[in-house]
Amino acid sequence: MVLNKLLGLFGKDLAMDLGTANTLIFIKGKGVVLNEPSAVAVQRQNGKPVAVGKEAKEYLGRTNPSILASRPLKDGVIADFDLTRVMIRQFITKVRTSARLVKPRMLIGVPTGVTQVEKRAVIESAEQAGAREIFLIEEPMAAAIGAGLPIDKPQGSMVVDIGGGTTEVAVISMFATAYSESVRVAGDEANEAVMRLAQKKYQMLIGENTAEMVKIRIGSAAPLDQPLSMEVSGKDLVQGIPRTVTMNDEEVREALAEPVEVIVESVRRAFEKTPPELASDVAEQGLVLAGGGALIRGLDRRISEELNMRVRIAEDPLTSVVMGAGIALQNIKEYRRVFLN
Ligand SMILES: Nc1ncnc2c1ncn2[C@@H]1O[C@H](COP(=O)(O)OP(=O)(O)OP(=O)(O)O)[C@@H](O)[C@H]1O
Repeated sequence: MVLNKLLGLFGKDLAMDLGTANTLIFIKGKGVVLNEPSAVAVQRQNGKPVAVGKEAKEYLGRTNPSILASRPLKDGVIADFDLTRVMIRQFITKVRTSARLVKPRMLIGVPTGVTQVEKRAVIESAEQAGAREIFLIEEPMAAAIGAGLPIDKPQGSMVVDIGGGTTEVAVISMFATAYSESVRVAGDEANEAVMRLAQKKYQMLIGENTAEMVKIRIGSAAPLDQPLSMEVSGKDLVQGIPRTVTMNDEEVREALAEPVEVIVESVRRAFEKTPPELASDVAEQGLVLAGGGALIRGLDRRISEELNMRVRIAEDPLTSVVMGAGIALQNIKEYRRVFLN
């Protein structure tokens, strides 16, 4: 007890966006101190960490058999418990040196609708990685706070958080979620769509990182004013030798049509299911896109045109969740009520 109290004195508060694609850490009084891919590499034999974050992502699909490189989260939740724990611990170690963290209190963003088992897995991973007390917050709630939406007001605000594993739509009013849905289609599915395009049209295998690069550089959800193209390298499916082809924005847009449609439909459903007063608030105020997927070219325009609605992209969509969680942690008295536990 005494020890805990003592540690508490030195401990700092930390907010974490433990995402399928990226993990971000915010430290009270310091801001965002870590922003890296959710990836880890360990030695197969003894589980010892070899790399984490950016470095580990580069290992994906490139390591020798003695090293296991992985993205331990899938669809917004923990797919590999052991590797997630190692990854969180490595990240905390990274920021600890700069922030003198001792057994921090942690607020972690999780997708809406995660199961009890999934929540337990997040909490246990954080505990074993050294956290003293762990709170959870729904990602869209955190994203809405981070994007500066007036969630404390008796007025409907809509946020659409498009991450790597999940797209989360929520309507929030007076600190409470009036409607929310999480669909397991987001940036990762878009990458897979590009991989399928390479396979079907060009009989070429490309890696996940290459597919992501294609999506980011020339992907879109609506026709562009200027055509875009790029050279894409992979391996010939039949001959097994390296090849390079040129892809253009039109074929990539077609490939992305399916995941984009799922995202647009999830927003449409949210309007259908939101009570009329709140829905008209959203119509008046416009909705906000957050998460890395908000940056898919033309997605804001596409949603705006299909739903006849004003759409704004959050100022820094990739950090909305962690910034919102950080704000909630810094003003814990006011925001304690939005925590899940
Ligand atoms: N400029 C861009 N254009 C299109 N997609 C992008 C861009 N930048 C990042 N992304 C995509 O955004 C996704 C990552 O977003 P984000 O970091 O918000 O997700 P996450 O929080 O890790 O995932 P989740 O919320 O599902 O757990 C990736 O799929 C990435 O490819």
